[in-house]
Amino acid sequence: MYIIIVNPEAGQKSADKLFQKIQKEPLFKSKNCRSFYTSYKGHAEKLTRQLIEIHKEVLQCVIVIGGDGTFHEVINGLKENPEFPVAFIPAGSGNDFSRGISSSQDGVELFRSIVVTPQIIRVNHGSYRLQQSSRTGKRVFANSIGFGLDGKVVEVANNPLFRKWLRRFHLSSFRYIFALLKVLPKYKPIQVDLKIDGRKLSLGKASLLSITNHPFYGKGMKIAPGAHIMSPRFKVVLIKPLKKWKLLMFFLLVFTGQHTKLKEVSLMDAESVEVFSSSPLPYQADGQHGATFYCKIDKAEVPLTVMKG
Ligand SMILES: Nc1ncnc2c1ncn2[C@@H]1O[C@H](COP(=O)(O)OP(=O)(O)OP(=O)(O)O)[C@@H](O)[C@H]1O
Repeated sequence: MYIIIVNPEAGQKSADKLFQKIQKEPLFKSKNCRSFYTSYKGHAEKLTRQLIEIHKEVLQCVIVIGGDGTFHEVINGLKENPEFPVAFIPAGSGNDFSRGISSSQDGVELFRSIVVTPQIIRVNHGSYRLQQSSRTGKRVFANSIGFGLDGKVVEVANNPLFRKWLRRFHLSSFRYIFALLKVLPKYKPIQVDLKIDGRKLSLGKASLLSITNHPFYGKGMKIAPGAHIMSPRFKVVLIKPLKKWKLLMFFLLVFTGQHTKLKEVSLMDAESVEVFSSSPLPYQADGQHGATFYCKIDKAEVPLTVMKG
């Protein structure tokens, strides 16, 4: 049996259109696939937790049809059963996880491969904890966690009114670019203190700090060239304050990975990162935003079992 979790809103409803095609595929019935639509933010996580408890013995894989945000929720729903196989059929607007695992197929073809001839990989994803003293409350992320500018950009990009406005003018594909242009004029660099593998770093101010499992970010920007999803270490990308025009240049260069040539950009390897801030720091994890004073990031204890095409 396979469980398929569909976010009908992902990718301006393209996830729903794709699911309609997959549902017509004879394998959908013969492989005993059961589907569930998400109805609100956080629903995919809740559904995954409940369905795994009920069907654990007969379930082969949880398949996600949606974007990175839906995948983020599903892998967090698997936290109690971290060895359980999961698959991602990209249908969102970003789909960076798909690039991160070098998936060569998509759509119905990918569905067929997952249920007939899956390739199984173990992915070293990340975990993060937002409160210094809390032992619980660990969450996981598939792509990256970022602080500063990208936290703010994602906050704007996720705003329902902003999304609605872009949809009305058929500009949803440029959601992050418009959000960046909106945030940039008023953006002030952040003051963060960092510990990398237990060593304190004095950084002063930074525009952006990103801890990534694989190179891709915000619809294929190659923010961390050299990062690999199977690696036990993260790439830490730190961007010192840049003049506004240089920041725009950065966003042009980042699609090819050439931004690392700018003197304000540095890349480090790390197994564990701690972030401290004296004021609420905007952050994003797989495109889900928030604000925090503290965050501890490690590789997850149990790698994610991913079925891909
Ligand atoms: N029925 C629903 N209505 C509105 N929002 C939903 C619904 N189901 C899930 N969501 C929320 O939609 C948000 C966006 O989903 P998702 O990230 O999968 O798609 P996307 O934004 O199009 O793609 P990407 O993250 O790859 O850019 C998630 O935060 C998720 O919690």
